Amino acid sequence: MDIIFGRNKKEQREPVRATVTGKIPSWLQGILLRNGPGMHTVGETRYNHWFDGLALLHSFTIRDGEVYYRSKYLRSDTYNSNIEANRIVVSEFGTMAYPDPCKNIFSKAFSYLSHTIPDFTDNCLINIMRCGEDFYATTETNYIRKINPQTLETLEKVDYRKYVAVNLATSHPHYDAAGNVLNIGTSIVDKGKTKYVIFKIPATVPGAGKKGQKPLKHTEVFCSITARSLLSPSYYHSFGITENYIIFLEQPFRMDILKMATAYIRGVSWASCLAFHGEDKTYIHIIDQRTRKPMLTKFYMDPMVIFHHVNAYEEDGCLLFDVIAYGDSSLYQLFYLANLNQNFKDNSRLTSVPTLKRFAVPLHVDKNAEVGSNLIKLPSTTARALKEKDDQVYCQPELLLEGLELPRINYAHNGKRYRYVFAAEVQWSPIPTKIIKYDVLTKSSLKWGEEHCWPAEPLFVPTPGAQDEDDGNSIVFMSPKERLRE
Ligand SMILES: CC1=C(/C=C/C(C)=C/C=C/C(C)=C/C=O)C(C)(C)CCC1
Ligand SMILES: [Fe+2]
Repeated sequence: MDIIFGRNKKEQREPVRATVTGKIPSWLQGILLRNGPGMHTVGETRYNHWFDGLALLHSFTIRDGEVYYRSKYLRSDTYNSNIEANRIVVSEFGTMAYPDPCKNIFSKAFSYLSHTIPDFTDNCLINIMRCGEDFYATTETNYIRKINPQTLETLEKVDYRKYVAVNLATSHPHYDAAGNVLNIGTSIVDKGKTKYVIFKIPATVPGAGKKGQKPLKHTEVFCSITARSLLSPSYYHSFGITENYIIFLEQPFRMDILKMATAYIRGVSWASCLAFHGEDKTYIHIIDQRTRKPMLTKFYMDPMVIFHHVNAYEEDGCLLFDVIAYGDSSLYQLFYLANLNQNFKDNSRLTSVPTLKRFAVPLHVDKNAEVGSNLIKLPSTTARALKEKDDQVYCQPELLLEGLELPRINYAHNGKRYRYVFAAEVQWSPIPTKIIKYDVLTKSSLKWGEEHCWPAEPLFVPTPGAQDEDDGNSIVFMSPKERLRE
């Protein structure tokens, strides 16, 4: 079998009209923006990991039942330096790279603070974030790149650190009804105190439109949480939100800062500085949005790895949150291109299946409750929260469904009671073949798949004026399977 994941894609700069089978509803109009790795080799050099590839932006313009597709590589500084040198000169998640010895573009690459934190990549390949009227390509470092959503042109490079002290930030921010952005990042070097910082970027600012009046300039710190281990903060990819609370899971999948500080000299990748500590716990931080303070009770759950929060909501004095959980960090291992391209079948088996789990946290813990008692009395879930001594509460999930990833919901229900999860079906292999609509109430699912089709993350678009949560359409970006099988 030939290369499956690691093939370089050509840009489609001029919009090309797609063949539409079936009928696209007339109300479905707009631009669907997608992002992801597109170039995996530069000159003779090759990235090691699928999450390293140079960002390729895609757009699907849907108008009057027709679809036009175009794509363009993000002209990040990383992209430009690599292309100019005709080799990979900027390090990514799974590939440590060294600048061209003749042109030391990284002479200032290392800034010495309390630890050595190298300058990270601006290869923003993971997601697209909307910030007021602006769109940004994002990754998980301190850099985001503004893009033109119409032309996919790359615009300015924004360093989060100019506005808020974070070295890393998620690619999955939340948005409130007014479009304000809420995100979380990790501050590694701020006076030696490693902390998680929740920050808010307003959708609009006074004098918007005037030169220099950017929402980002008005970024404010919402709350910060000191990391349990200053030298090994948790890695996280998303977080949860309800009407009044924020849920942050400090999982035992951690980054070793000392290892990161010496990675460059040792010639190892950032990925090698991340490790899952199966002997540890996952701490649940609940932040009250009204007081901007974390709850004092120490909630925890078993060690696990969570990339995607699905949704969360409040019900009768409890906070419920649904996540896709793994028993280990094998997902990252699996996306090494060497694993994906050789003996694909043997190498691409996840050692733990992504599972939709529901957790329940009591918002008021009765100090006098008996040790060992279950504090969750909700008839709607079997999730438990067991009172322990020293104000600790151990949360055990309800297992909802196995074998799904890339979850999306009708975002109008974000933080509120909801019924439907739209996701890609993945069992032991990372290649999804179907999309699922899962009903968390009846616990039943509907599946859709077609031969020779490989779906990406499904996005739910509600019908204008919809009453029902599932009144709308799911849009999925498909790759013909033959391309994968060549
Ligand atoms: C470059 C870089 C990083 C990149 C992480 C990436 C690119 C993660 C992608 C995750 C995805 C796509 C998860 C899906 O579930 C780190 C480790 C944050 C920190 C060091 C520098
Ligand atoms: Fe994600």
